[in-house]
Amino acid sequence: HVPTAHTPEAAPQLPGHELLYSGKVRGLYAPLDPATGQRDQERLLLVASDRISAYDHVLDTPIPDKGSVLTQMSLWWFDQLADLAPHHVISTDVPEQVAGRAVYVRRLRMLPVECVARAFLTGGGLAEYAATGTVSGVPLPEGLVDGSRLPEPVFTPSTKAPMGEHDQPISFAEVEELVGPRLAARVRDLTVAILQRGNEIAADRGILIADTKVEFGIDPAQLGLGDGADEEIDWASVDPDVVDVVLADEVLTPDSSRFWRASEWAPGRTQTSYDKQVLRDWLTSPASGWDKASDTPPPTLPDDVVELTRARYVEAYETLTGRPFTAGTPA
Ligand SMILES: CCOC(=O)Cn1cc(-c2ncnc(N)c2C#N)cn1
Repeated sequence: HVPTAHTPEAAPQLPGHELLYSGKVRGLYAPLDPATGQRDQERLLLVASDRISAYDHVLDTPIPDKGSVLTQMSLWWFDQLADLAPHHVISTDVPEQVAGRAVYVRRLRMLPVECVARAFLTGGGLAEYAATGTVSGVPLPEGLVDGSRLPEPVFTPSTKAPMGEHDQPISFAEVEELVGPRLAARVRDLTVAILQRGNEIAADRGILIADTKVEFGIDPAQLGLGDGADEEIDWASVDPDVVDVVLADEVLTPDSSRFWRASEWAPGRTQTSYDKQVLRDWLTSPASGWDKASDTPPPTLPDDVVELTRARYVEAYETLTGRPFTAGTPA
């Protein structure tokens, strides 16, 4: 199997589609009506590239099949979580250039909140805890260390920073100001429940999900908006018991979450990343000749690092889902 690497500049041109947003490793497109050339107002195409980021850099070496593995994993999670929340996926019948690594999704109005939950304390949450004894305003027990399991998952939301900037942590009170108390409570409860469920399932497969970021949206029609409308939404007026709060974006992937091997978990030190440790170790080893403190881009990856990293993504998918990974074809 000679994997082909999809190395778009994060987002390739796609016939019949217009690129709307290009993230570090993904792109969001609007399908164009072949007759009129107008954008389809009800669907979007969410495309995952084979690119990988590390230390805030997007590497110039793609990981073959990464986009496909993460897309398939997200689709699997949407099914596992269907009793907790409806999702935005319409179809995996996508253009052959992006087969297996793209999905048509319902076009929603997205809530302006990055919904993060943490089941284990590390990274930015640990830093905040070390300074304040709390995370996102939530008091935590004393004596927690890097990698400590939290008594229960904590909602630690962020703002949606402009492209390329870091999301800023915000308190629950600020989420209430952004989207009103009812939607704030609903997305908090859903985000925590999703991570809780994710860890229940992953634990049986020897995987710990330390934290995750999800995004929610609402169907414009349920907001009384036309499809094309993009006027300001008064989120506080939305009743989550009346509308559907839809789980969108990607869910519980190694790009949106921290995956750790349960067998390697040891609170008190940095945990090894299930998917990115091989990459990180090489980048920070003399072999790479790279200094992550310099603002120079990381070097091209050697073939063995690429293949080992690809194998980690495939292993994570097959371990979690119990299904063999088949490149390029939707599960
Ligand atoms: C470049 C990649 O960035 C993103 O996918 C983040 N994002 C998602 C949307 C979105 N917007 C309307 N409807 C949706 N179903 C979605 C989704 N998913 C916008 N940005």
